[in-house]
Amino acid sequence: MRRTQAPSQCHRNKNINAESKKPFPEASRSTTQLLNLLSYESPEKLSHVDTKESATYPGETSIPINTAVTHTSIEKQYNVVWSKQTKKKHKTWEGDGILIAENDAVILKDQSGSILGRSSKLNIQNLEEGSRFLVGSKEVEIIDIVSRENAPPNSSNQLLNISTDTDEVKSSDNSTYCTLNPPKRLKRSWKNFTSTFNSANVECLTMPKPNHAHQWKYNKKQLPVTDVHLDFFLSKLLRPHQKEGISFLYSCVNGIRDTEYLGAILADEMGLGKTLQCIALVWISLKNGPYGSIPFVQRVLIVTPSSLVSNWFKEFRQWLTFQRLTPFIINQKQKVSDYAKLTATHRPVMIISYEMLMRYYDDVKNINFQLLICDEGHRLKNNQNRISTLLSHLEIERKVLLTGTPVQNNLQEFFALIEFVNPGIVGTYSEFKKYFEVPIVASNQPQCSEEIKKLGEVRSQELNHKTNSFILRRTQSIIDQYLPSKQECVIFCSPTHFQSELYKAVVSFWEDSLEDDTLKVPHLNVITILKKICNHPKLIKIGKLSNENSSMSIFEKMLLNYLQPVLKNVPSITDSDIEHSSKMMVLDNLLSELKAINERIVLISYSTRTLDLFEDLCNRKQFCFLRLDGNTSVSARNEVVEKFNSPNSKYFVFLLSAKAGGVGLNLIGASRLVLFDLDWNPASDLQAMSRIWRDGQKKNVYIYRLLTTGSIEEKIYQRQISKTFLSNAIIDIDQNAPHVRLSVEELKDLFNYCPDSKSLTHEMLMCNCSGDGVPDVSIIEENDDNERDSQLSVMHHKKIKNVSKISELAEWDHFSNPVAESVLEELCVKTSGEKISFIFRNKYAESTSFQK
Ligand SMILES: Nc1ncnc2c1ncn2[C@@H]1O[C@H](COP(=O)(O)OP(=O)(O)OP(=O)(O)O)[C@@H](O)[C@H]1O
Ligand SMILES: [Mg+2]
Repeated sequence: MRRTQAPSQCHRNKNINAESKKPFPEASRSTTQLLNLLSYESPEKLSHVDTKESATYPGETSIPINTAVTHTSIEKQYNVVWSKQTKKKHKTWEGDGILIAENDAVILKDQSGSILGRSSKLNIQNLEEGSRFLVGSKEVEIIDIVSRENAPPNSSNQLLNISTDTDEVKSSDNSTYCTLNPPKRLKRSWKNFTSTFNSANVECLTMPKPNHAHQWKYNKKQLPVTDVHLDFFLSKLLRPHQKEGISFLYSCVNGIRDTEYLGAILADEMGLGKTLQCIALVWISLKNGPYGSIPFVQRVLIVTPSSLVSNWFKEFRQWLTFQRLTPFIINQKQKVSDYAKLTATHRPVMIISYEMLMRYYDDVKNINFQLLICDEGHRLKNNQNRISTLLSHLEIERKVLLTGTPVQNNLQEFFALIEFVNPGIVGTYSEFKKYFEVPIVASNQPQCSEEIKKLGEVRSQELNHKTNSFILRRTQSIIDQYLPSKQECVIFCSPTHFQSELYKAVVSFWEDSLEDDTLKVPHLNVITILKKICNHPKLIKIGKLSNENSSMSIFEKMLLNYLQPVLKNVPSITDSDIEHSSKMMVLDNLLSELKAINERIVLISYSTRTLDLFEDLCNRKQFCFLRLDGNTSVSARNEVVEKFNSPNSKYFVFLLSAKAGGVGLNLIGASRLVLFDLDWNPASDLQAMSRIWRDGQKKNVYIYRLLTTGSIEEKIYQRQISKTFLSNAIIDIDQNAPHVRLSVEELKDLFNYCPDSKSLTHEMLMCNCSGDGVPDVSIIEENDDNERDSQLSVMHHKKIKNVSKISELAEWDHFSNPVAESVLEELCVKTSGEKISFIFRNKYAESTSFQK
């Protein structure tokens, strides 16, 4: 018995069929219109229609619905792409669809629910991602499986219980399963794709709607206001904070939060998936818009550090799959001029490194991009540098700046980031300085009056309020539930006798130079030499110094005089002499202990010469390793990362230059990480240390930070955690050239060497603990009272877990030499007990909901 379809439903589907033949954006518009119509019907009503009534489509004959079919009788559903069967070499997929497999039969449906084909000859057990086969006259490829729990509650009924096209039913008998010799991957235009599920699906993420002011400004043609949804295939994968982030970014770049300004800063802490949030924003922006479903964006420019270009490409592939969108990467082979020749329809997204952008700027500026995404955008904190200037001159209004470590203590840099995304939103710099910066900075001075303090707080809140509309920051705690446990420890390594002697000689050389006007010793050189001695004395090129030659600078010749007595006792130092460096010895032991338990490790240093030493060590110990530094080509970077992260990787060690790859990389192949030296800028260290405790990590994570006891390394570390230490120092970290301007007194403090201390940092806490692991509670309370958080709270962030002030370090477990065996064993440093003078340790317990 045949039934006729309900008129409203018939009308809806007529729209789809007529519209789907049209090129984009009409095709997409019709889909959204359909979505809107559907959204007026409650899910209950839809399922009622679906199960009890039949539907007829234009050109179809209605047949009775099998009312016995229920949601529970469906075995599996798959998201698929489909096209007509053809022998053409280059053909394109025609659209997204859904394949419903049930009792050895499959039904292929398009987005609207129209049946495109059936087959009863497939072995549904064999269906998997990438399977290619025929259903009726349509060629189909499986994109992914829709798990039952992810399937929208009404989707299966809705898709299943509608009428079928009798022709298609007949052709289903001709279906063939062609896994043996699959044809080449079909090309397709990304725009043909539409939502996998309709808006009646509760799981779809719906974007905020524009208000009247927005419509007045942006909807001049008075098109219908349409709902904008993020496709289910993506929204089902997102964490809740990512959904919130996408809505936020969408409303910023479309002027829904503020019609005047279209920029946003996503300042989520490291590892929260800023890349995925942007990919979703890109996808939604290219496909849809709030008026008549017409997108505001046709082309997107993504600028990223060179080490992350391939990572972005990989993430696009992972989250969208290339059937949907293949971004165009600029590299040695693919030029910007090549991209310019491609239509936005086929390649709407271009990914380029900051360096390449500077090189090919003229070509880039001629391309009409409507959305700019700058990854690791903190590098734009100086608006005078070339890259910031070039990027601000691109005529792209919609801008998203991503940074895990926004500038928190320098309001001028903060201004630069704001000015980049939303020029003028906080006035000119001189206005900003007068109104915000001066009072806020003044209120952070320890001895400021109550009045100044109050004014600073008010202005700080006002700035917060102003920036909240376009800056979003969430802390790592938000993804704790998806991560295993983490232990972070700072290990203080007692310097070797040779290190101590060299160190003292260099310091006295500097002290003597203060007395002698003819001797001008640049203190930066002294800092560099002392840091090298801490890593390994070999790094100061002792060989070169001791074989005096004419190419030596006056500085080196003078230094040699001071070092000579020490060097006399050590005739030569070879690469294998790790016993001259305490940190190297601890590292050596750590590697052996980890190898024994089969845990892999990332070793990070700011110095490539130190990476060379690690390499020598690995070679001697016959450890398989990979290395990523500034010399690794952009194209090879992803390859090394993937090789390391692959589940059966043979590589035990990953050597990483903090400068070349400290940001953005995911190195979840390792469960251990050593930061061997440190930077003046705590944010750089934080970036480097965040490479392994990220989504996808299944093992418990250990982060080790090695410091040479009593040395300049401790002083730098203290500066990182205490804003009062060296408070008057102005430290400009300008890319690779730090300029440290310090008074003589501050320099004396910096160079003051205390090798006999177990930990100067612990002494600084004035902690009464016996070093047995239990922190002294009284000091924690006292510190909390006395020490105001000197971070300028211009971001609305919650308490950061990483140590950003002394009182937080006081809360960590601390152990002084001799450290308990059990602790050493747990940290895999039991063979280094004697060399370790002190350990601070912090444990972040795994969430009870985390599943390995
Ligand atoms: N919803 C998710 N489900 C599973 N994995 C996810 C999800 N979101 C992100 N990830 C994964 O988490 C890892 C970290 O994401 P991503 O690199 O985007 O972080 P980030 O915020 O950019 O951090 P950083 O500031 O260090 O660059 C990536 O491997 C990414 O694929
Ligand atoms: Mg990132």
